[in-house]
Amino acid sequence: MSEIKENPLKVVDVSTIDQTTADAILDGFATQGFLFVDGHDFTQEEVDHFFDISKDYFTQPHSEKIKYAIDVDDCGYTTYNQENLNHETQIKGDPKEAFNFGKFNFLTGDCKKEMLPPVFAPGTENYEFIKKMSLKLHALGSRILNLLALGLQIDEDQGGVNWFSDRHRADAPSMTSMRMLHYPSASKLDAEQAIRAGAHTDYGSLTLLFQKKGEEGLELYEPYREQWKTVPYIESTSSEYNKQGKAAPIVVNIADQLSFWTNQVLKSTLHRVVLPTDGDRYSIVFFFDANDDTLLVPIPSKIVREAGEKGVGKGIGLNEDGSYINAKDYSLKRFKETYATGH
Ligand SMILES: O=C(O)CCC(=O)C(=O)O
Ligand SMILES: [Fe+2]
Repeated sequence: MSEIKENPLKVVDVSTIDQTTADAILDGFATQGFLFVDGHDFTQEEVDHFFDISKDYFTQPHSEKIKYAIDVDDCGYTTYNQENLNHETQIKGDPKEAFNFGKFNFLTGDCKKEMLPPVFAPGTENYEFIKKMSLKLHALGSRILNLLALGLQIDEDQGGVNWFSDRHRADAPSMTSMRMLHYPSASKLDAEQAIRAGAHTDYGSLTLLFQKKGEEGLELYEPYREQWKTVPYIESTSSEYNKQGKAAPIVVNIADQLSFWTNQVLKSTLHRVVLPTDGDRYSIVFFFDANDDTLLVPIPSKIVREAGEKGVGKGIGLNEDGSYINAKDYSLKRFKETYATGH
């Protein structure tokens, strides 16, 4: 019998938007900064297909992949050791490769086309599938943001439940990206490479993550216990969802911008990916960012104001001159620090 890993995270069913669900979401994000979302509308077939496409892509020769290397818009391929998520402790970059889709138009699902290799190019079934997945991820991310707005009791006269989604509009540009990741097995790495992705926080608003059964390795840091905890792969406990062929619950975490924006009521938790004894890991991540020009000024919510009055989060998310930073500039700043080669 395989070992059953304890799940340290809340599982929240987001199929209904109501106060109870909103409070559960807020609680998970205000304590651990991570939770599992169930009651989404991804099928297991879709998620399996997504991973099949990803594997086919990474199986190509290196010479093919680097033809579409990452560009100034953060679209394209990044190779092994190119990205270093923790400069303080890691000398070499992360032993992983990735492909980023970016510059999305979420009215249509289109992304920047120039950086797409033939396997993903417009006109292919893959391109249409990726469009569909990015629209569904945008919709799920927006739903979670609406629940968060309800949980935070954002002032009605300021937009209430729609406050966040008005700043993650489908028709306005953002740094949102969708990323396929591949971490090769330990046997292919140098012995000193013990970490797959260095400890870091994410840059945007929310991160949504698909992982595969048997390929765990993601860990989050619990500061109050000074402990790293495994984020396991879990199945839905709803027999109804399983009967309907729904995919397993999706990992969702708060990133820096939402934390700044809420005087740190929402926690942007440190996380990393560790190396098991063997086996590859594939993950697919949606980094959901606010529209480019959104200023990260504390949001109009009683809960956030009260945290601010206690001095929580004071001085974070500011430019050097003390003005509030906008969503795009913050992400760009973090990208610059992350890429060992700089771009
Ligand atoms: O692959 C994973 O599970 C997580 C990757 C991650 O945290 C990131 O790319 O920001
Ligand atoms: Fe991350």
